[in-house]
Formats: sequence, C-alpha cells, structure tokens
Amino acid sequence: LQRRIHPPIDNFDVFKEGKAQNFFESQEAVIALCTYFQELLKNIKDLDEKQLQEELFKLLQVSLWGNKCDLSFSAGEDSSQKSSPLQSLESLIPYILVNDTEKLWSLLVNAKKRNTEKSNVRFDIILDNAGFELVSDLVLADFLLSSKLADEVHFHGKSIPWYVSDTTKHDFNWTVKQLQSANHMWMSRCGINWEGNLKKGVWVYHDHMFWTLPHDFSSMAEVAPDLYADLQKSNLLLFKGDLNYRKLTGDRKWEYTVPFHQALNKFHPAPLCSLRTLKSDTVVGLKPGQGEQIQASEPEWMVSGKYGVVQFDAAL
Ligand SMILES: O=P(O)(O)OC[C@@]1(O)O[C@H](CO)[C@@H](O)[C@@H]1O
Repeated sequence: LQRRIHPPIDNFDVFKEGKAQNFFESQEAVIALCTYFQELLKNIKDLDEKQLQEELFKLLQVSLWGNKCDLSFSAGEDSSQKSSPLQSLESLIPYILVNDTEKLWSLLVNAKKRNTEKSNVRFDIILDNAGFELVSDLVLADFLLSSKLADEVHFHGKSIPWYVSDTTKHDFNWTVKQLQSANHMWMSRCGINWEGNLKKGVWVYHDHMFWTLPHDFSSMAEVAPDLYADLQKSNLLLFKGDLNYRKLTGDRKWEYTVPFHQALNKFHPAPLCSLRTLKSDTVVGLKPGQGEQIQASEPEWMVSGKYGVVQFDAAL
C-alpha cells in the first residue's frame, strides 16, 4: 500500500508515532551511550591501536543488540532499550553465534593504511530500525570518523515507511534534531556534531526504492544497477537487521553450516558485514552441530532475538 501511494501524502507515516515513542522510551539508554561516547572522544587521539579496537568492538556490539529494538518484532508493543546498552555487553558475548569483528577490524585498519589523499575510506550502513537502534548506528558512524578509521559514512534508509520501524529520511533527520535540541549536554553535543557531519558532507544519507522492493540482494546488480555501482565505491558495507539478512541470503532454509559467501549468491559489491539479531528461521555459517545444540534446549532460538551474528564476507 505504501508503495502505491508513493510519494506519501503529506509525508504521512502510519508508524511515525511508534518510532518516536521508541526513541523517547529509550531516553536513558541514549543518554548513557552519548555520555560514554563523548567521554571517549575526549582522549580518542591518545588511544593506541589495541584500545581503538576494543572501543570499536564495544560500539559494534551496541549496534548489534540495538537491533532487538524493533516494533515489527514486538507487534507494536514497547521495544525500547531500557538499560544502559554498555553494561551487559560482556554477558551477551556467548550469544553472538558468528563473531567476525576481528576481520572487520583488519579490513578497516588495512584500508586506512592504504589510504592516500585521493582515496577516502568509505563506510556504508544499510540502516534498519529508527529509535534506539538508529542512535546506536549513528554513534558507531561517529566513532569511525572520529577515530579516523573512515573518512566518510554513507547511510541507506527507506524511501517509504516500511517494516514498521524502519528508518526513513524523515526519521533520520528527526533523530539528529532531537539529539541536537536535547536538554542533556552530551546528547546535544552528539546531535550538533552529527548535523555538522551532514553539512560537511562526510555523512551522506541515501534512499533507493530497491530497498523496499521484494528482491533478494543477489538481483540488485540487474534490478538496480545504479545502486549496485554506488555500493561498489564502499570499503565496507554494514547491513543492519534481520530483514536485510534474509535478503542477503535469499531467505532460504539453508543448512546452518552453509558458508555465508555461498548464501550471498554472488552479491559482492564490496566487502560486507551483517549485524543482525535472529528473528527469522534463516541462518548460515555456523559450526557443525552449533545450531542443533541450541535447538535442543531452545526451540525458539532462531526467532527470539536473543542470538546475534556479526558475519563478514570479503570476497569480491
Ligand atoms: O529487519 P529487522 O527489523 O531486524 O526485523 C524485521 C522482522 O523481524 O520483522 C518480521 C516480523 O514481522 C521478521 O520476519 C523480520 O525479519
């Protein structure tokens, strides 16, 4: 229906209220994250490589678990982030079934070393939900620039309201504005910096109709060659969320041990990584017996949102 009334009438978004509510109900978590991040920025220049890596891993995990906050998953009920997103990271590590964060780090560090003045390191985030998840993605993006691991970050949102809480251009700009005008010093500092990044053009927001069409990503080169060509300019594509994972892997009932590379079915515009909590019954790249073992004690493991993957593929 949303596609049929495109462009939306007066920017009407039936999910707008729910998305705003998720943001406001996650307020304390947003404050905790912004405060942590602004403190980190104070001495980011003095961090050695190991410390930078640790901080990147933390913020990647915050962004991963931020994917639990999804209104389609909670059937419209409260899906906000209540506790500090940083506190529980350590205890959640066993729930990351595939953890390729080291590979991600190597890629970013090597891209930086090869970087010359002429070739910027570009990082792309294919966004998922607005609300707390989006804030966690923006903090990650800010870290990449502030640590100089990347020179520009491109965000890809939805051109029409989609899958309940998915981020549109309006949600993106609204979120930056909310932070900017917040009463909390560190929240507003984040918002001001982010507005500045957009103005300077080191953050770029894009949307493309392809993201709301029913195609697997393996057909992108054919169906949306312009988008595919744009993604080829990136050093690393970060795909957020469950639905993007389903589209990456063709939403098939794969054996758990099938390599991620194979399930991508020749979709390789650039090195890519999926940050996703499991909410649907598709998962690949597990170790032999890993899925079966969890299944035996937790029949709902693939759809509960309790488990996650940070799954990387570099082959071109
Ligand atoms: O992509 P997200 O936001 O992580 O998850 C979206 C999603 O949970 O919504 C559907 C349920 O309505 C799932 O099948 C689907 O994957």
